Amino acid sequence: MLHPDLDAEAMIETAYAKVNVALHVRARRDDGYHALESLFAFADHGDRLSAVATDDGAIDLFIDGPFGGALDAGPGNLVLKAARALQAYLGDQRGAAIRLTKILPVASGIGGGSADAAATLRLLARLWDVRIAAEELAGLALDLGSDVPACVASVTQMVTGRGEGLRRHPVKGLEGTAMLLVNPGVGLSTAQVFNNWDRVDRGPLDAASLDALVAQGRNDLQAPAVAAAPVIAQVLAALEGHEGLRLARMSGSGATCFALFDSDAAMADAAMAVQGAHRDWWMMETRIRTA
Ligand SMILES: C[C@@](CO)(OP(=O)(O)O)[C@H](O)COP(=O)(O)OP(=O)(O)OC[C@H]1O[C@@H](n2ccc(N)nc2=O)[C@H](O)[C@@H]1O
Ligand SMILES: Nc1ncnc2c1ncn2[C@@H]1O[C@H](COP(=O)(O)OP(=O)(O)O)[C@@H](O)[C@H]1O
Repeated sequence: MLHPDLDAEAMIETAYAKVNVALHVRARRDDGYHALESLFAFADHGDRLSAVATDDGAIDLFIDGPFGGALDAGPGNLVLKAARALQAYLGDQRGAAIRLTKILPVASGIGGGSADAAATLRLLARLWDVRIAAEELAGLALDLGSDVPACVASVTQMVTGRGEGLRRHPVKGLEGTAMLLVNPGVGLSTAQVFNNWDRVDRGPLDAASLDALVAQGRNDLQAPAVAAAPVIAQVLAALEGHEGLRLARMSGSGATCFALFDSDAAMADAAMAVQGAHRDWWMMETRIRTA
């Protein structure tokens, strides 16, 4: 049952989908995490979060939306974890009733959970009217997941380390670009895909231009993800060859792939063709977010 007040005067945030335009895995670290170099960009669309403040100190979460059924609202949900982390940091008992409308597929390489966690931090900071220093917020975010710090600002960034090294990095010709997201409906475990990386360092990422990202950029997790879910190769093949296609690549640890196009019309044509041939694949027509 939805909180009765939730739609009336709720504050709203979008949890923007993330794509790794390129993702170079450079080393396995002693702590088990991997040292990355990745250009993160964000879609203009994502999950929707809304919240109203309550005065009983409780955090209540209601989930709906097309992928809502794939998630439960228990303590493992990243929205609840983010809300409780912020409550603990503030050391007081402000409460909230939060509604998550899950639009993005779960465990799919586009950071749905990470984006939800970051959007929850932004939303509750606004709702509770608190200011948090950038470094403090980054620390809270990293405790929630490696991708969460980048999702806090949700702008194009060079991300290094496990996900804690962030540098705003606009790329000429990238922001505003038409982008199609395609997911074939298989969920992949991020930890397992990293574990199956062959530990070969294929070199640094040159993110100086879109041309370099297209020509020399890679996703080093693509091969281990395809090995676990061969349908990803079919997604990439289905995206190739369309007029106006600039780049087709897998995002994160998969299985979602993204395709960048020269124009909205080229994207729409490709989307129609791919959806026509694969009616059960999830797709989203969007564009790269400009901050
Ligand atoms: C691969 C990436 C690329 O952006 O994205 P997704 O596929 O999740 O979208 C991220 O590095 C995922 O970040 P995130 O999903 O937040 O991962 P976490 O919860 O921190 O970690 C999940 C598991 O992934 C592995 N992991 C994660 C990040 C990293 N730099 N090295 C790792 O080895 C670890 O095994 C860890 O236990
Ligand atoms: N609000 C949430 N949305 C999505 N996944 C969540 C959420 N809370 C917890 N999770 C869990 O986090 C894991 C990774 O989710 P997600 O961030 O969507 O993955 P990815 O970054 O690979 O797309 C999933 O196994 C999922 O069960």
